[in-house]
Amino acid sequence: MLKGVVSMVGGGASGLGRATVERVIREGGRAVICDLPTSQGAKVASELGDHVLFAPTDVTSTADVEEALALCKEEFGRLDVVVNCAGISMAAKVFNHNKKLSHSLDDFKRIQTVNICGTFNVIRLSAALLAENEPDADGQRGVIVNTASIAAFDGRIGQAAYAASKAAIVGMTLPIARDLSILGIRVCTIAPGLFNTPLMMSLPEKVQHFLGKMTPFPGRLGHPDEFAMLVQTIINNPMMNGETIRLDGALRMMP
Ligand SMILES: CC(=O)CC(=O)SCCNC(=O)CCNC(=O)[C@H](O)C(C)(C)COP(=O)(O)OP(=O)(O)OC[C@H]1O[C@@H](n2cnc3c(N)ncnc32)[C@H](O)[C@@H]1OP(=O)(O)O
Ligand SMILES: NC(=O)C1=CN([C@@H]2O[C@H](COP(=O)(O)OP(=O)(O)OC[C@H]3O[C@@H](n4cnc5c(N)ncnc54)[C@H](O)[C@@H]3O)[C@@H](O)[C@H]2O)C=CC1
Repeated sequence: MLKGVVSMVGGGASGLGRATVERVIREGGRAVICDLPTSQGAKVASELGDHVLFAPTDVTSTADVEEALALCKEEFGRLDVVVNCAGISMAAKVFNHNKKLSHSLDDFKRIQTVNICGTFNVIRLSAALLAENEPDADGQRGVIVNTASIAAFDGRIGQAAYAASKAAIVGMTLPIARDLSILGIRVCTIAPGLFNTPLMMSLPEKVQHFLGKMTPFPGRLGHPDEFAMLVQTIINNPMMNGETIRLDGALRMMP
């Protein structure tokens, strides 16, 4: 159960973030969706009812994230859980010999900015609001869950930018957990394998087909709610802290 839990979900308008919002609501909690103004956030919030609010947010913007936190405090009174799902992907070779084309530096920077800086920005600003909570019997004040990818460990050809961004999220998990431990705020990261979301559907069909068959068991793409189930477990289990957990059906991606 997540009864009474107030959450803020970056990227909550789509895919894994949306599934997380839906689960939080089903389990008795409330959620603020922080997603781009151009996203489906407003529609999703109105579909899910009074316990969900949409804060149009670019997670890389300090002002936007501060506004989202202010909305959360004003409407729901506090914040207990932050889930960072906002992220973007791209694929390009470092140097494509056929096309005589080097990887765009702007694209590389764009991926790092959204995936790394966006995640860090939400963590650094939301920690202040989590820290305002009265500690529970264990001394806990809040939980932060980030989203990396198995590409952090076995990035494929064309994934230098994306894999680097996700490895950074894995890398910051332990030091941030240590940093915030004095406040009783736990930090974990989920490294998903292949999940059936709009992001995955944006890959070329050939790649999707190939990837779908690669997962040893179960031999299918993950359902977004299976990601949300792990978010719930992390929230509920006080010993889970400072760790990155693969959620991938034993998949190790090939080159
Ligand atoms: C979202 C998550 O978090 C989960 C994930 O990570 S899911 C993983 C998603 N990404 C991928 O699987 C791989 C992404 N990479 C690619 O799509 C491609 O490599 C690319 C678009 C970056 C480059 O492809 P391209 O532009 O066709 O490169 P090009 O140099 O013309 O390719 C020539 C040859 O290289 C080889 N090649 C290219 N990409 C390959 C790959 N990923 N694996 C194996 N061989 C590859 C092929 O032999 C290709 O020949 P074909 O014409 O027969 O396909
Ligand atoms: N679907 C998959 O198989 C996997 C996904 N992931 C990661 O999971 C996370 C969620 O991915 P999906 O749900 O699949 O993607 P998605 O594309 O369905 O959802 C991502 C959401 O993030 C939002 N977003 C993007 N940039 C933003 C920004 N600057 N500010 C605020 N919101 C922003 C988008 O508008 C979108 O609603 C991403 O970080 C992705 O890298 C990791 C491994 C596998």
